[in-house]
Amino acid sequence: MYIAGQKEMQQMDHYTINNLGLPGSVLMENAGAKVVDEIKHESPKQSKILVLAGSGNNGGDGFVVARRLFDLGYDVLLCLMVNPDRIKGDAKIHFDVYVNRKLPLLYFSETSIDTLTYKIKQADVIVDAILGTGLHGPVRKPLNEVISSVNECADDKMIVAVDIPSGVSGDTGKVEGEAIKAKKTITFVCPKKGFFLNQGPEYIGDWKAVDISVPISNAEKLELDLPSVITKELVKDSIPARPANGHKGTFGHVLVIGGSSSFIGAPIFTAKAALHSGAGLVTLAIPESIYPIVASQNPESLLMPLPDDHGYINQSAIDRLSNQLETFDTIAIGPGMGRIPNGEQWMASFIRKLDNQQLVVDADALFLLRHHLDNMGNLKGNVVLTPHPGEMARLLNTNVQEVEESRLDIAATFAPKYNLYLLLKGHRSIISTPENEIWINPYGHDALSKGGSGDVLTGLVASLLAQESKPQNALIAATYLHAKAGETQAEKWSRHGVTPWELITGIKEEINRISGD
Ligand SMILES: NC(=O)C1=CN([C@@H]2O[C@H](COP(=O)(O)OP(=O)(O)OC[C@H]3O[C@@H](n4cnc5c(N)ncnc54)[C@H](OP(=O)(O)O)[C@@H]3O)[C@@H](O)[C@H]2O)[C@@H](O)CC1
Ligand SMILES: Nc1ncnc2c1ncn2[C@@H]1O[C@H](COP(=O)(O)OP(=O)(O)O)[C@@H](O)[C@H]1O
Ligand SMILES: [K+]
Repeated sequence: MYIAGQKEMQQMDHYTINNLGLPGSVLMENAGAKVVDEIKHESPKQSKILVLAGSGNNGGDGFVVARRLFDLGYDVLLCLMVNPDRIKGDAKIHFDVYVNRKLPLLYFSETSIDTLTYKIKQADVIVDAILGTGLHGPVRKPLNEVISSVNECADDKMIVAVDIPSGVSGDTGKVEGEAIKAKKTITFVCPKKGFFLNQGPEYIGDWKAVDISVPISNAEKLELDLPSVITKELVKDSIPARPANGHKGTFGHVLVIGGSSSFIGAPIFTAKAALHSGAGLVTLAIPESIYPIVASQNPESLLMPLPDDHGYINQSAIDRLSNQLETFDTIAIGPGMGRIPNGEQWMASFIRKLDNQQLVVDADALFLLRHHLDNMGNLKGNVVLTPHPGEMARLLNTNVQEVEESRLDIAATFAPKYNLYLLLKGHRSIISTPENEIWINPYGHDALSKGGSGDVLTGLVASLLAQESKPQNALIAATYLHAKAGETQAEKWSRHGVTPWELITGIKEEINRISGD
């Protein structure tokens, strides 16, 4: 499923209207009808419904919603937020129908914010059709006051946003002033970029994209380069096939390089996640001083103790590793490794030893790699970087806030620039490829916000790569499985209680679920 911004939505709408010949007023009728379909499933017939409509086409959708809800027998009131002479085009057609039918209508210009607040309090359902993708700048007075009134009374109400919550930018997800905190957003054609960026996720509630007869194939006709959202169906096709007559060699050999005296658990989580998600063999290369603990915790992996300096992997570990590197399909480097002494030099030597192994770089290995990015695209094997926003900021020599504000642009630029695959982690993780394909993961929540979650993800990515997934497929599947595991394990153990161990269990349950569907 594609994700579009404001301009791309306009282009797709215009193409439907001008090239395919379907009038905008029909699209608006379809849009309103689809919103009503959703509301009627969730709202009993006696519900009081207040529809707040603005001056643009989003308001136009609101007129259709109010009329159709009235015809279904709901107790509906439409409140027009602007002067009626500002309504134009398709919205005017539907406004006139509403007025001609003498349906319940309140003009905000003829009432006060107190009266409207009273109506807001009385309603069971509030439909937000104030502003859609045409928003520019912070919501102006008095609409901002109405929005804050709605948010203040929201606790016991269903707040349904039409297309996008008013005040949220469809392009960036930024909220510059007030914005509706929706419980549900019914969006047209495809989700908007802003759903997954900046503050957007805090405002959209549950979202659903509905068809309004704007064909999604318009995106291809218009040669729009749109990101996609990760869906279960996509993941199903991304999980590597598993021939019943396979043997451990069939399913790849993952090498995990990491660990230090302060971070013993991290490489263990990575190795376990790789094994529990189907890798045939996993070797764990760790500093020899932590070997006994790692060995006792991890009998299912092969172990490679590496020469050690005060609890960190040391320079001569390169020789020990390079004798055996050809054995491995995929190498995950970084979890728990720490800032090893002379680490940058170590990293440069390590990269020179690689042949066609695929490489997943995480945690402190990203830090050590930051001055060698230009070389990564020349490696024979695929390279995947999995930074969290802090690590991304260090790679770009910037700060976390700047990364978070421009996640999508950063992902889109970085992967093609360095000819590698990027998984920019966070509340809505973004995957980008050297060919500038982009996917956003809509799943996962704070159950994953715990040390070790990322280590598990690294192991899962490496495992799927070793099982011969294409890198983008491995990243799509891993990101989804990891996030869904967080969600389903939180149902059992609470969002507070999920640890990397539960995540690993959750991932294999998720693989089972998705393979069985
Ligand atoms: N295109 C189609 O065929 C279809 C489109 N559809 C629907 O159209 C929506 C997009 O419609 P749109 O482009 O008319 O913009 P919309 O979001 O209604 O807002 C524009 C109005 O808001 C105002 N305004 C802006 N910023 C403001 C601010 N900060 N504070 C206060 N006011 C502000 C602005 O006023 P201005 O600032 O220009 O004076 C203007 O009056 C889309 O989300 C979907 O719901 C569906 O019906 C399917 C078919
Ligand atoms: N609130 C959240 N919503 C969704 N995903 C989250 C959230 N918090 C953390 N995550 C995910 O958890 C993982 C944390 O990774 P990272 O910060 O590298 O952890 P660590 O280095 O401790 O293992 C990432 O995949 C990230 O996307
Ligand atoms: K809206």
